Formats: sequence, structure tokens, C-alpha cells
Amino acid sequence: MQPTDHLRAQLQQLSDGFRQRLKQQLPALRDQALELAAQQKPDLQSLEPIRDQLHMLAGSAGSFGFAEVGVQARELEQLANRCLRDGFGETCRQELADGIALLGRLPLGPAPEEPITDQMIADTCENRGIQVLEANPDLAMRMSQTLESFGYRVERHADAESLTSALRAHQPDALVIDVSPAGPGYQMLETIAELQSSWSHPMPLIAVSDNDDFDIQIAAVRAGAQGFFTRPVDLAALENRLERCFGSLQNEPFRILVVDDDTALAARFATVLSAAGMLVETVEQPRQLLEHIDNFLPDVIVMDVHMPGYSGPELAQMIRLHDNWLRVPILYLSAETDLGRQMAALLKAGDDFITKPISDSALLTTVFSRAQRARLVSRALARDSLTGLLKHADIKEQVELEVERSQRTHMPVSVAMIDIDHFKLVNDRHGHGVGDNVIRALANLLRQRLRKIDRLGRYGGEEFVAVLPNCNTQDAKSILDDIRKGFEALQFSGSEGPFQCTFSAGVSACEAPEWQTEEVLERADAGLYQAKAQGRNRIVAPQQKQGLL
Ligand SMILES: Nc1nc2c(ncn2[C@@H]2O[C@H](COP(=O)(O)OP(=O)(O)OP(=O)(O)O)[C@@H](O)[C@H]2O)c(=O)[nH]1
Repeated sequence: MQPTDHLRAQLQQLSDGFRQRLKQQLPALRDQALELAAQQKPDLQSLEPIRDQLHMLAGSAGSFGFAEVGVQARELEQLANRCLRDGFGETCRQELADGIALLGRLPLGPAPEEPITDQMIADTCENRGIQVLEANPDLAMRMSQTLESFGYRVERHADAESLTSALRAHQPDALVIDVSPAGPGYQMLETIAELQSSWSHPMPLIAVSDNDDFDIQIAAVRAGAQGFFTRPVDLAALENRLERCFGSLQNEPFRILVVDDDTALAARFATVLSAAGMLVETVEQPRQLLEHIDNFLPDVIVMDVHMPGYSGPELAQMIRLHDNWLRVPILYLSAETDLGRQMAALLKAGDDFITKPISDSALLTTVFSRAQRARLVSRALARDSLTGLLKHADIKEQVELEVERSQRTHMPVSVAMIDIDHFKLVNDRHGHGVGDNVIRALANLLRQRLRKIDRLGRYGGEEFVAVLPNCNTQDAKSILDDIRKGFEALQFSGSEGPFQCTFSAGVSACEAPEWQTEEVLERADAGLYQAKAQGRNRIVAPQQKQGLL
């Protein structure tokens, strides 16, 4: 099944469920209104639940494609509000009962389908396909080994004909090509430029050449080059450039917390946002909100304004009481169209108002742009500029959060302390710039190989900390050992020729209920110390000794 068909089927199922709900809810609402209209001395309090149901319908029916029901419900909600404010005379009661009866007679045919665009479907391509055109078999082999160790799928070509037919058959995710005047790719640059203009989105091209001649560079740029490397090629730097082209430094999915008591609507939002690759969690019980925020670490909170017992602005103010969550944007999603009331809510707390009903694509665009901006801002504040990883204080905070979560949920968590071996020698022999490349390569390798839920930070100069939730020491050790082998196999280019590097790591789980972050970090550090003492290039999980860390 195509992803678009899958999303369409999911949305259709949710709309069908909503239609069934309307078929039960509208007659029941009509009976409630008729009963109220028939009372001699109507009780105003019994009008409130009717108003609340109309409010919910006004917000949700349009989002499920029942636009007319949404519009009529909105008018009846306003009428109910007037009655609550100005008194509930006989005419008013009858008008409301008639209006609700009409609402129940509106046709509930199949909801019109909103077009599903590419933007609404996540690019789920986990390991990207790279075509390599390189005549030198040795370099081609090393290039594909390096890129494969970072998780890319590599297809090698030795001549222009073979690459041209592969490109005509299917657009790869990126192309690495030898454009030296005598190389196989130089003559192909015009063909590549033509193909680029025929594709819906351009493909990143990395050019490799014997020299950095101006004409070669300009021809490469015209064919869409986003990177240019002269031989000897620093493969780690080339991989880093590819990562930048794919923007995968920002590839962790956005995390969106939806707070809405309307379960059907929350499920629809979750379906649309998840199909676009976002991680969505919904909260229906406002009392559990802070716990959800602590556990889920959202990039954006989408908040209903009117919920039974609590208002959105009250909850937003409560979130803002906590320093940790000051940066997270709060978007109110409400049927509230009164600008004055919208402004009043924003003055209390919160960042923007989206009015329900909202189309799927509008919801997606609004949430996506907010999440992207929030991520950029917090990344700029929290990330290390060389590696794009979390800085010391922020990774430590992540360790704290995960250790606390593990204590609460009784799920394991492992922490690894990773340090490049004899790194001072790399700097001394090849210079600080080459040393920086090694640090970046290890950061990229760790980022590629660890799971999306793992957290990774640069703890010090050539030292990294990784937090692996739901992972015991044994598994963490074997994951890191795999990465260790991958790193050891990488070849770097230095002033004294090619060289390799290794790293050592210490791993610790949170092994006792009373352990705090410090104990876990200290034990991982003890493991790292042992790994260095035992000869480096190894992973050590120190055994627990009575009374000793
Ligand atoms: N290039 C580069 N070097 C850095 C950076 N931060 C720290 N360093 C260097 O990393 C080196 C760390 O060396 P040491 O802590 O002595 O340890 P080592 O040489 O890695 O040896 P072992 O850890 O014992 O295997 C120092 O020379 C620092 O100057 C950085 O951002 N870039």
C-alpha cells in the first residue's frame, strides 16, 4: 500500500467513526434541548452541558469534513451563550431546540476528501541510497565502506554509461562523482544538470577532483554540487558534508503533545501529524499534563482552550511556572473566534491561536513551522557548534531525565562515556583542523548508529556521553562495540598521510533504586578509565562491587 493510500484509509476510518458518533450524539442532544424547552421553569445549569457539546461539535465537525454541522453548531453555541448570559426565555429555548433539531437533520454523507500532499507524508527513507562514480577502484572501495559504515546504501559505477543508465532509471538520494578533467564524471556534468531540472527536487551532488580548478568547480556547481573535495579525499569530511546536505543534523522527528479532551479530534490530529513523521502524544486528562511533558519532552504543545474543569490558558500558565518548559511553544487550538478573548488568552501564556475547524494541511504547516523554529532556537542555545550535539549541561540534564524516568517506570537505562584514544597525538601530528574532523566523524557515526530515542552530547573536548533508554548494560555494550569497530575502520587524511583512530568507552546502567545521575555517570567514567588502562579501543562495563562505585 502506498503511504498516501494508507493515510487516506486511516483518515477515512476516523471520519467514519466520527459520523457514527454524530448519528448517536445529535438525536440525544435534540432530546435534551426539547426537554429543556418543555420545562416551565428551566434550570440554566442544564443548558451548560448542551452548550459544551455544541462547542465541541463546532471545533471538531469541520475538521472531519462535516463543515455544515460545524458552522451550525457554532451559531447554536453562540445562541446558548447569549441565553446563559441574558436569560433563557421561552422563545430562546424554542429557537435553540429547533436549531438543534435542524442540526440533526443535516445530511451526513461521506466527508469530502482533502487532497493528501507529499508534504503530509514523512520521508521514511532511513538508509539513503548514494551512487558513486569513481574510476580508482581502491578509492571507490574505501568510499563505499566508509559511507556504508554510516548507514548509507552505496552503488558503485566505474564509467559514465553505467551511471547514466542508473540515473535515468531512478533518482538516487545523492551522487558522489569524480569530476577531474581526465575522470569519468567531467563529461557527464551537463547530463546531470539536465536530469536535475527534470526531477521534482534536486539531488545533492558531491564532486571529487584532482585539482580545484575554477572551471571544474563552476561546472560542478551548475550540475548541483553541494560539496567539492580534492584528492586525497578526507572521507569523514565528505560524509559530514553529505549529512549537512540531507540536513540530518535536524532529523530527529518533531515531538508534538496534543492536549484535547475530544478524543476523536485528538486522534485525527495525531494521525495527520504522525503521517508527516512527527511523534505525537495526546493528553486527555489535564491533571496528567506535567507528567506527560516531563516524559515526552515535546517540541510543541497543541492545546485546546475549553476543557471540562480547566482552561487552556490556565494550563499554559502552569507549564510556564517551570523553567525547563519556558522554550516550548504553546499553540491554542480552539473554536474561539472572538479576537478579544484570543488576545486575553495569549496575554496569560501561550504563543499563537489556531482556529478550529482546521484543514489537515493547515494544521500540519502551522505545527511544522512552529516545531522547526523551536528546534532551531533550542538547538542554537543547547548545541555544540562543532558537532551539533548537546552541550555538557544539556546532556547532563538528559541523563537526569532518563535516570528519573527509569526509576519511575522500572525500565532500564544505560549511560556511556566515550573518549577518543590518544587524541592529543592526532592534534600534534596533523593539526587541530584534522583533529576537529575526527571529532565530527565520531559524532556523526554515533548519531547515525544510535536510535532516535537515544540522547547524545559532547561532554568535553574529545569526550561524548550517550544515554540509551530501555537498554540494559549488555545491549548498550554490544551497540557501542559495533560503533567502535566502525570507527576503527574509518580512514582519515592527515598531513602525514592516512591514519586511523579508535575510542574507548565505559558503560553503566542505573543499577540501584537510590542511584542518581552522579552515580551512573561516575560508574560509566570508571568503566572508561578501566578501558584506557586495559589498552584502549574497548568498551568496559565495570562490575558492581559491594559498597563501591
Ligand atoms: N582538535 C581538537 N582538539 C581538542 C578539542 N578539545 C580538546 N582537544 C584536545 O584533545 C586532547 C585530549 O588529550 P588527553 O586528554 O591528554 O588524552 P588523549 O591524548 O586523548 O589520550 P587518552 O584519552 O589517554 O587516550 C588535548 O590535546 C586537547 O587539546 C577540540 O575541540 N578540537
